[in-house]
Amino acid sequence: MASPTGTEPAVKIRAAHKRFGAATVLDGLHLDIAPGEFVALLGRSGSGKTTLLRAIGRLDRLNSGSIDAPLAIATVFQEHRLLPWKRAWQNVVLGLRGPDGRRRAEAALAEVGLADHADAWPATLSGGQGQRVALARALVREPKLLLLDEPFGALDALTRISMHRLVRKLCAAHNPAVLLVTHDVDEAVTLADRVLVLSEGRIGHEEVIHLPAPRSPDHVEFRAIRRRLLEQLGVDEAPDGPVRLLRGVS
Ligand SMILES: Nc1ncnc2c1ncn2[C@@H]1O[C@H](COP(=O)(O)OP(=O)(O)OP(=O)(O)O)[C@@H](O)[C@H]1O
Repeated sequence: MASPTGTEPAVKIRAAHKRFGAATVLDGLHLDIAPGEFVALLGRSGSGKTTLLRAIGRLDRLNSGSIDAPLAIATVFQEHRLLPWKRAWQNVVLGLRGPDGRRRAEAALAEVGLADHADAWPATLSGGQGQRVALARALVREPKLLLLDEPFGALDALTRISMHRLVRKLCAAHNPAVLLVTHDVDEAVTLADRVLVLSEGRIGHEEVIHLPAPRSPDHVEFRAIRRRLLEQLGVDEAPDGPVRLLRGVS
């Protein structure tokens, strides 16, 4: 599916096929993501979202088709994946060269609101704080593409809302292309420029979101988009509150 901006895409996927044994997971998928564009990917459990992210992140190979993606990719997962024997700041700049690691880490930690946690051990951080450090670690690398694999899935609702604000702020400042995998339909509509639904191995549906900021589920158009997405996902709308797709439903 073409990117709406007409510029050379940051990510260009053509006819992606991926099989595991006899099961076809990606079945001729096309996708462009423009530089700086924020794309959210929804899909039922087992539809291939993580498979697609892993292929884009060069963690796994396609059986056929092609993916052009930048070399500068950073990924944030559902768990923070910090090394427990390194302090927060050391985790942020792990593997980076240069003498001013501490200073760069502190600047990145300040950006995510953790200026005074530079020396903290990962085990002493809350879930939300751990994800903030993971975001700092991703952004200090100035990625052209940020892959977010359900980064807020394990957080409570209030923490998730503050993480949404933070991610919006960070993306405005650093402007990477973003691909967010989420089970949370409202999260997708709140954050993304474009929401895609993965089904039967392809992008089966697309919503371009033009809602003004701050986006709210109280907005009638927000609810209309949510309804269309849920219909595509084959999920009945909950009577109220944010709608998350249950893991294990396929
Ligand atoms: N390494 C693997 N070996 C065999 N099958 C796999 C492997 N990785 C994924 N699969 C299968 O591919 C399909 C897609 O898995 P994937 O994890 O991409 O789905 P998903 O949409 O991310 O699911 P969820 O929303 O539950 O995280 C599933 O049927 C899964 O069992």
